[in-house]
Amino acid sequence: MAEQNKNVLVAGGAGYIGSHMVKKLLDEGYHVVVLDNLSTGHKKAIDQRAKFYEGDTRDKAFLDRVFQNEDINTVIHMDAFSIVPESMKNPLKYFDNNVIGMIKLLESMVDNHVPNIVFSSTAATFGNPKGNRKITEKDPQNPINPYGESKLIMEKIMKWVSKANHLHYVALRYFNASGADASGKIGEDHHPETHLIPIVMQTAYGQRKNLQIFGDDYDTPDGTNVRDYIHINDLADAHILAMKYLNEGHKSDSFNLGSSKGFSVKQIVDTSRDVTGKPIQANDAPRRPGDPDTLVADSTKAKKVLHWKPKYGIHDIVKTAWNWKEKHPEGYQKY
Ligand SMILES: NC(=O)c1ccc[n+]([C@@H]2O[C@H](COP(=O)([O-])OP(=O)(O)OC[C@H]3O[C@@H](n4cnc5c(N)ncnc54)[C@H](O)[C@@H]3O)[C@@H](O)[C@H]2O)c1
Ligand SMILES: O=c1ccn([C@@H]2O[C@H](COP(=O)(O)OP(=O)(O)O[C@H]3O[C@H](CO)[C@H](O)[C@H](O)[C@H]3O)[C@@H](O)[C@H]2O)c(=O)[nH]1
Repeated sequence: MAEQNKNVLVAGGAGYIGSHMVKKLLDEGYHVVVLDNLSTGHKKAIDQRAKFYEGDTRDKAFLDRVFQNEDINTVIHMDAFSIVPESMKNPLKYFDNNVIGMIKLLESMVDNHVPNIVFSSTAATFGNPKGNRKITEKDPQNPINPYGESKLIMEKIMKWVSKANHLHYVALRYFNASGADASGKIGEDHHPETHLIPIVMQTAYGQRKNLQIFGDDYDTPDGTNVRDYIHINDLADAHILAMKYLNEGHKSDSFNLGSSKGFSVKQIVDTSRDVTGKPIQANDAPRRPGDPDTLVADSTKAKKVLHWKPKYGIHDIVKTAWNWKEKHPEGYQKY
């Protein structure tokens, strides 16, 4: 790959997935610039080898400065708000940050002739698919929460801007990003934490007395929601393949990224009991608004077209999340 093609901007590089993306890119010899407003991310999560610009994606003048200082070939657009229940309570927060951020970023990319974008989209754009089939890229996208809607709008904006300009994209629709780097140096740390696996880890570690299982009357085998948990380093690999795909001149496209295996909330708790050796108290609680019954990916297209090979299974995911918890029980706070 030409040297210039190795210049990457990770927008949201101080976040959970972004920090893993940055480390992987640097380990593979890319030149990495990070942009983040630290609204949910952590400065300490950013690899020291990367160059960091603190600022907001909705600030076009700031973006122009970054692109004028740095010769960027690909933007990995991970900065967004992404908590389903919060988006149900405060939809405008999501449309403002996510949609305006996308518009400003694309404006600045076009003005500064940055050719490629790899966008973090989500399974939440598919809503609550009927039946228990795995979700392919051809499935209808009908979001049932404002977060998913904001990401679908972002996908559509990106598609139209790409058609009208010299701009190429890959949209990667992740299912449930989870686990941590095996080094134990970076991991998931949100305040408040809402994601299932880190909450299960907090319970195993004794930081919570119990966790709540939100709903046991869904249309799933044990009544609890089924999700497809995919290790963040497998996601990071997919981005590197997507960048190569774009640099080889292939057409803009979208891909679903998951393990293609579904696990219920109860199965995640059971697996975590096995891995940690801790009892992990889980209580039944009412449904959480905005949750679809089942989301499981069909990732055949990413495997075929991008040559993506996810390596981690659910045990590795829980093991690496537990390793991060044991090494940094307070996350980045007492790092
Ligand atoms: N976590 C998942 O399971 C999951 C699944 C599918 C898609 N995604 C998407 O992946 C991306 C990363 O998710 P994450 O779990 O790492 O979230 P995160 O909150 O840990 O990371 C997001 C980062 O973006 C930054 N940010 C947010 N708004 C910004 C703005 N306006 N300007 C500059 N920086 C801003 C935050 O400070 C943070 O560092 C998001 O776009 C999310 O929608 C996540
Ligand atoms: O304390 C908890 C936390 C979660 N859950 C359940 O666990 C499942 C997973 O919930 P998470 O909050 O961990 O993740 P979501 O499925 O809501 O959403 C995640 O995955 C989506 C893609 O599938 C999105 O992209 C989103 O950004 C990301 O947060 C859900 O059924 C939820 O109801 C519980 O039962 N108890």
